[in-house]
Amino acid sequence: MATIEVTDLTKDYGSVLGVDSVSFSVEQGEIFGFLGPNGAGKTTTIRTLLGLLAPTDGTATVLGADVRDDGEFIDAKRRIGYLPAQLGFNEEVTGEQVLDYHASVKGDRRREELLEIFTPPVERPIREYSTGNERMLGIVQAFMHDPELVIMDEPTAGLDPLKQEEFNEFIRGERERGTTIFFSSHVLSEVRRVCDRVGILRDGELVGLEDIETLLDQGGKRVQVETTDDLESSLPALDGVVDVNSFADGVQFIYTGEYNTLLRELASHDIREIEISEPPLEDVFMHYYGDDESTRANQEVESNV
Ligand SMILES: Nc1ncnc2c1ncn2[C@@H]1O[C@H](COP(=O)(O)OP(=O)(O)OP(=O)(O)O)[C@@H](O)[C@H]1O
Repeated sequence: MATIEVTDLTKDYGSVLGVDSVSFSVEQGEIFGFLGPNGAGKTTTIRTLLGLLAPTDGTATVLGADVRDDGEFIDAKRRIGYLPAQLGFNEEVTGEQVLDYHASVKGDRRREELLEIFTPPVERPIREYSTGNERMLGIVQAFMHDPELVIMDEPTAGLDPLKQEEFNEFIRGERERGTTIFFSSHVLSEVRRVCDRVGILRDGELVGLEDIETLLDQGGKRVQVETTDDLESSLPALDGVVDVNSFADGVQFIYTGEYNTLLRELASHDIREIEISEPPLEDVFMHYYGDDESTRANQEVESNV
C-alpha cells in the first residue's frame, strides 16, 4: 500500500474550491514535491493529509489510516513528522522547551544529530528567533522522532542559501534511510535536486504528475545559435520551436522536436556558434504556472504527444 493515497480529494471552502477532485499517491521512500502558484491548494491538501482539515469529498489515507477516522489516524500521526508553513511556536518558551515537549509526545531519537546540521539557538526564547532560526527549529521538530513520513509546507522559506543547500543534502540522506517525504515548495532548484516526482497544482486541480526527469525531457532543450544570416524567419516552420528570442548575432529558442530536423535546417545557414542546453526549470514549469489560454492549450498538446 502507498504511504499516501489521495482519491478525488475535494475541499470546498464555500467561497472557493481549495482543492478540486485531486488524486495521487506517494510510495514508501519517495521524495515527492508539491508545486503550484500561490493559492493553488497546496496547504489545503497538506492540512487534509494531517487530519487538520476535513475534506468535503474524496478520500485520503496516510500510512494506511483514513485521515477522517480520528481513532485510526491517531496512531499514524505518531509516525508522521510535520513542518507547517506558519510555525506558530509559543514566543515565550525556549527552543529547548519546544523540543522537550515534542520529545515527551512523540519521541527524541535524532535531536542531537539534527541540531548539528540545523542550528537554532535552542537556549533562547522563540521571540528572539529570526525567521530562519524558527524554520530550523521546525525542521528539527519534524524529524527528531524519526518518523516514517515527513510532510512539510515550504520547508526552506526563510533559510539562507547555505542552509537551503544543507537542507537539500539532508533530504537526499533521508532518501537513503528510506524516509518518505512530501513537501510543497516554490524553490524549483531544490525540487529538481531532491525530488523523485512532482505533482503540480493549479486552481485546486492537479495539472501535472511526473517524475522529475520526464518533466525536464518534456521541457525540451534551449538552443542558442549565432548566425550571420536570417535563421529566425525559418524557425516557425519547424515543429517544436517555442519561445523564440533574437539577440545581436543570433537567436535563442526552446526546442522539443527531433534533433535531425533541427540539424538539417541549421545546415542550410551560416552558423558561427551553437549551444544546446537544458532550459531553466522555471521555463519548464511556466507551462503549468501560466494562466493564459495559449499556455494551457500548449500544455494540453504536449501532454497528448
Ligand atoms: N480557511 C479558508 N477559507 C476560505 N478559503 C480558503 C481558506 N484557506 C485557503 N483558502 C483558499 O483556498 C485556495 C487554496 O489555498 P491554499 O492556501 O491551499 O493554497 P497554496 O497553494 O498553499 O498557496 P500558497 O503558495 O500561497 O501558500 C485559495 O484560493 C485560498 O484563498
